[in-house]
Amino acid sequence: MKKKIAVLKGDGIGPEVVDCGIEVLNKIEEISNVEFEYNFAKVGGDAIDNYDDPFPRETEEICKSSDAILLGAVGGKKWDEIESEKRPEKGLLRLRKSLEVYANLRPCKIYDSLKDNSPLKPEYIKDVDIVIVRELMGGIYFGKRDTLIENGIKTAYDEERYNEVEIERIARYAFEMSRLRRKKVTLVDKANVLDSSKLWREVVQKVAAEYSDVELDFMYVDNAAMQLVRNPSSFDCILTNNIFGDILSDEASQISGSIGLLPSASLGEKLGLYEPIHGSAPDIAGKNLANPLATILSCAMMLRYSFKMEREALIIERAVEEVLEEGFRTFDLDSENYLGTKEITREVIKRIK
Ligand SMILES: NC(=O)C1=CN([C@@H]2O[C@H](COP(=O)(O)OP(=O)(O)OC[C@H]3O[C@@H](n4cnc5c(N)ncnc54)[C@H](O)[C@@H]3O)[C@@H](O)[C@H]2O)C=CC1
Ligand SMILES: CC(C)CC(=O)C(=O)O
Ligand SMILES: [Mg+2]
Repeated sequence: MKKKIAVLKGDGIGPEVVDCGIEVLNKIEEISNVEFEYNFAKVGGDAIDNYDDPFPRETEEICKSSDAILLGAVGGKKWDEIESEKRPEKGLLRLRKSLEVYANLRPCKIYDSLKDNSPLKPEYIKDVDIVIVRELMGGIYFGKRDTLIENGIKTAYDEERYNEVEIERIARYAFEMSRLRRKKVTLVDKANVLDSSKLWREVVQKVAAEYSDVELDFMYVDNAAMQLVRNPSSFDCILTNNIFGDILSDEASQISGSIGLLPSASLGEKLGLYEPIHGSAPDIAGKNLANPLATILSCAMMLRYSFKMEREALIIERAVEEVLEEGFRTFDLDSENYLGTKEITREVIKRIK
């Protein structure tokens, strides 16, 4: 079986962590009946430097002729002054839109071996196993925006807009996902003030009627931000919009111990895009300090969702768990006693059999 993977390393720590992901996939080739063909393409600042465009047509074509896409991260100070529409991050948004990946799954669990480091109350982190189901193709990141002068005052706005179709398809995704888990969906919104959130509640309630076996509850996002650190075990599937999912997933990463541990899969009806939830971390780029486990776990999600290789996905996830159980740490988890990006990847690979 041959699988084509488009590889978009991006900026900052993107290339370092993606290289680790590829090494792990190479190891999977050795223990499995699969062959990966990597097709490299540029995105973000890297693409701006080469094509004057953060998401060039060539990259789009390479992605669309592949079976799955692996991405690092984009952005960095070098490109911060570029006008809004041409920034690296807009390249990533265009990529997601072009691939029509509307469902961004961001699982967050707490590893037994990292519980001792947690600042959270021990009784509340016994069984943290959450998946954030974030809408990825709509909302404020894609809404109408403008910067203008109003009565001599500079003004800017970004519009949060959703329609029923967009909400219904992500809601279905969350309910289906919850059936594979603990059958609980929490819709996180701000329906006490936002009309867009009110529409989310209306549509999600309609969809819920078809899933009577799944418990549905509602929570305002400010409360959800608090409950995530107060009592994270109370969540199963968090269903939410683009911006709330973005913010809450970074917050949730601290339950696990580091943003360097959280993977993601972005799915739709066609191709899957796999990337760690973190950004390009310019502060640690090029120093062999980045935690590659989020990217490695994203590769496991690729095997699970795009290639239906559940056994191999579990092997990678188990290898990561073992590395942590055996006390190996990256700089973000223990700044005194740590392995580098490449070295911890070697430890993971040793345990893939
Ligand atoms: N998906 C993407 O490509 C994203 C891109 N960005 C972009 O990345 C750049 C930096 O943004 P920040 O807000 O600083 O977010 P960030 O996620 O890059 O970094 C936040 C903090 O977490 C640390 N961190 C992130 N990933 C890590 C890893 N794998 N191992 C260890 N530590 C890690 C960083 O060192 C930093 O202290 C910006 O240009 C931003 O726009 C931000 C978020 C997502
Ligand atoms: C361009 C941003 C929306 C990327 C980001 O922060 C994310 O998807 O987590
Ligand atoms: Mg984010």
